[in-house]
Amino acid sequence: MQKVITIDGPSGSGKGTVAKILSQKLGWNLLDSGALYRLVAFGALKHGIALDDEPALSEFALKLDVKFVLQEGSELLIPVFEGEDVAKQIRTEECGAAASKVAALNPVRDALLDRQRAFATDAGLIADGRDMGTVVFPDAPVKIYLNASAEERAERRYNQLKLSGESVSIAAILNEIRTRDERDMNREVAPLKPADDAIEIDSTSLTIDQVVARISEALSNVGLI
Ligand SMILES: Nc1ncnc2c1ncn2[C@@H]1O[C@H](COP(=O)(O)OP(=O)(O)O)[C@@H](O)[C@H]1O
Ligand SMILES: Nc1ccn([C@H]2C[C@H](O)[C@@H](COP(=O)(O)OP(=O)(O)O)O2)c(=O)n1
Repeated sequence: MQKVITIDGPSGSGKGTVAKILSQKLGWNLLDSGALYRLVAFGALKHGIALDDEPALSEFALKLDVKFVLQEGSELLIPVFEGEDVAKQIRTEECGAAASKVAALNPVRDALLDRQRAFATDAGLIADGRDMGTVVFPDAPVKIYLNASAEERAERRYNQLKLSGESVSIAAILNEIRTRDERDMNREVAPLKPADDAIEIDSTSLTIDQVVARISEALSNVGLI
């Protein structure tokens, strides 16, 4: 059986957080596919490539110069893009919105496909994104679709951005989340939706530990742990 768990869902549902915990707990690889789309957007803004220039963006995505390196003293993977640690810069709401735009372009998605699949090794993989279970790893034995109300997700994101020193209003974040949901769910290629065989978890009133416990139970049910 392929040792792959996919976790898809909208912004702020908790995918990244639980994916990180599970990867540390199980010792499996972690794929933060959203970071790849954020890096394409970040690089496009840096190099003056228009966010709708399909040929230039897909060529850029194919050659994306990024390494994920383990931060000293912690178990965090840091994206080193064109030689620079950009972990913080790609996390802004501006970069998330730009990522959602470039992610709607099929040639960009195609260009990132092999790079994402290469994360699946014998070591096992937790893959976090929007189309992990539907497109990138359709044979994964455990697929999770993690959701939460837009209001709860906005509040989580607000607290997260406040901690990292970004000054934003909760109303602006809710608006941004709704716009991004709409774009990610209604695009023609690889729209955000649960895979037919996904287990849906609504985390609105669950703690992080409760979500991790539910996913662990699903892994144990199929004999993966
Ligand atoms: N079940 C939960 N309850 C409360 N806060 C949560 C929960 N899951 C995640 N969070 C918090 O919400 C924020 C967004 O989570 P994150 O994992 O980045 O979401 P995503 O990767 O789906 O965008 C983080 O600050 C995280 O600590
Ligand atoms: N597998 C993926 C991952 C992300 N994307 C796009 C759509 C998202 O709005 C952006 C940013 O994704 P990311 O997971 O980093 O965003 P959040 O942390 O959930 O806010 O990238 C995608 O289309 N497919």
